[in-house]
Amino acid sequence: MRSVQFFDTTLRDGEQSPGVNLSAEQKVAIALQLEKLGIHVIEAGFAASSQGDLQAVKQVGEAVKEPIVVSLARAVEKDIEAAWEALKGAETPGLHIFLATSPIHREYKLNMTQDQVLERAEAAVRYAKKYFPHVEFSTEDGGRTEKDFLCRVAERVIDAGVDVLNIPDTVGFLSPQEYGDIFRYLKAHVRGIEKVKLSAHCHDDLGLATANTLAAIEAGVEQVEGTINGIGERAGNAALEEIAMALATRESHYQVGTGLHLKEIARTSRLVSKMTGMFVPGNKAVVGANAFAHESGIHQDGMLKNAATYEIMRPETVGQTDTRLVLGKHSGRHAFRDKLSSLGYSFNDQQINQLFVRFKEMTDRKKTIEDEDLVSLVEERIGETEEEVFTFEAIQLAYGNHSVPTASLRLYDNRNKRLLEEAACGSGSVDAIFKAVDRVTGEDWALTDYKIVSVTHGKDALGEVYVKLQDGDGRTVQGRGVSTDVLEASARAYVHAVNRLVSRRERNREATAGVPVGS
Ligand SMILES: CC(=O)SCCNC(=O)CCNC(=O)[C@H](O)C(C)(C)COP(=O)(O)OP(=O)(O)OC[C@H]1O[C@@H](n2cnc3c(N)ncnc32)[C@H](O)[C@@H]1OP(=O)(O)O
Ligand SMILES: CC(C)C(=O)C(=O)O
Repeated sequence: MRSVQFFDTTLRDGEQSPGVNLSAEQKVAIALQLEKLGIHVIEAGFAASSQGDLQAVKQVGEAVKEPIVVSLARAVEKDIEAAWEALKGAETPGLHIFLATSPIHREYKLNMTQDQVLERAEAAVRYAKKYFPHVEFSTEDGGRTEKDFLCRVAERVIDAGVDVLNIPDTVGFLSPQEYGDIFRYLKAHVRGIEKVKLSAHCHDDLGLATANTLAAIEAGVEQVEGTINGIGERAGNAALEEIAMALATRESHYQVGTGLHLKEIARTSRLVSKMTGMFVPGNKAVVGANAFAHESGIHQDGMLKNAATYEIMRPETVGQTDTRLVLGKHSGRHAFRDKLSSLGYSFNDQQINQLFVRFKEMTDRKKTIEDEDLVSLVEERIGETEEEVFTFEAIQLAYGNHSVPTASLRLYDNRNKRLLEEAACGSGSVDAIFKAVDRVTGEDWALTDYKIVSVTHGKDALGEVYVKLQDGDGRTVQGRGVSTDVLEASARAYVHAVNRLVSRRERNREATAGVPVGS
């Protein structure tokens, strides 16, 4: 199997993302992590751009041992000298010279003829080779350069002794087919092309950077360039983690090895995100928070039966924490039961069905369902030995600061199998609700305590209501209700307590009736 080497430019092209400015210490920290990932070439910066960057490139060059460390340089002697100043003490110094070759760049930016470009390119490589053992040359905007002229530039820098020839799609303009064709063309037409490594460098202006890089690999390049998390100028560069995982996941298709330590991908991504302040979108391939998260019931069911149904790679391969089955409005019973069992609860089918109805009601009102929400929901029913005499069905409230609060309530009477409806007014909404329950149940229960607690945070947090009720015989029970709405939670708590009182009272009566008189 042939291998492709990875050239990381997070510290140079990645740093060209607007708003990103890495200190020398940050560059060193990222470079050391890139070394752990197994990156072969690290572009540490552009030494001629400032004294600060020269120092940063120098520190990276001294810190890493294995990868080649390069600085970018224009095709001018003073840039090459600045790069040498930075890297002369490095273990493995390298230089990356670039010069634009496309008609638009030649005419408007450089104001150079084709011949001047050829001469400058050759002279720069010859000058660089006096200092650096490893020199790469990039034909900036090579993707929009006339193919024949590109071949002439290639021959001139090869003759000058360049080691790597990079053809960048600087403005992310080409299709994968077109980009691959450039390398096929160079291989077929450039004298001495076998002496150099060909390299691909893609930008993501049309969202094609990864696809184009893979097309270049299929066309035979031996080096690919990009950044971690795909950061970079404008829409960014090709994301190295995507290319690495495409090659690893589709190994039988590409037949290319990378030698990267894939388990370091997630850690590298987090470090780059933290140090650059560029957040990784949740849906970002490979490293996004949702890359291994499954929300919908049918997917979750498939995942529980066999992860390969919906995951083409495992999160642990890239050092991501485990697959997440996110419970939400699209989840089904399989994932719901699995989540409850991971929280330590086990229920029979009937209980799961009842809890699932409550769970779905919750998902209609709450965006994210946290573990605490589920625990709260489940514990509403847990340890429940009393029969559910009345099931809470619905509540409607009328409230205004100039009118009397009114509650209409619907309960289901499980013993007589019928719906019961009542309305009542109160001094406040909670009072109206409780009075409505009293009416439906036909008793006047004494409320001795009432408490509201918030289960989770945020505006859609679950409210938990606790009530204490006493019946005429002095029997006291506690009731608990949970909902995103505290008034509904109050109704549920009150009905819960009523159920307990009614069933306990009846159990007591039955027990007393069974005891012989005088005993
Ligand atoms: C595709 C890429 O990502 S290329 C890398 C882009 N990165 C950067 O530009 C970041 C670092 N850059 C800088 O700090 C500054 O631009 C510097 C220090 C390099 C140069 O600054 P200045 O001397 O003020 O020049 P400025 O940036 O305004 O203009 C660039 C000059 O370099 C010339 N130039 C551009 N590319 C090259 C090249 N590859 N080789 C030789 N000259 C070049 C331009 O034609 C222009 O020359 P002019 O002044 O004769 O018109
Ligand atoms: C310097 C070169 C390789 C570059 O960044 C580009 O062309 O995008």
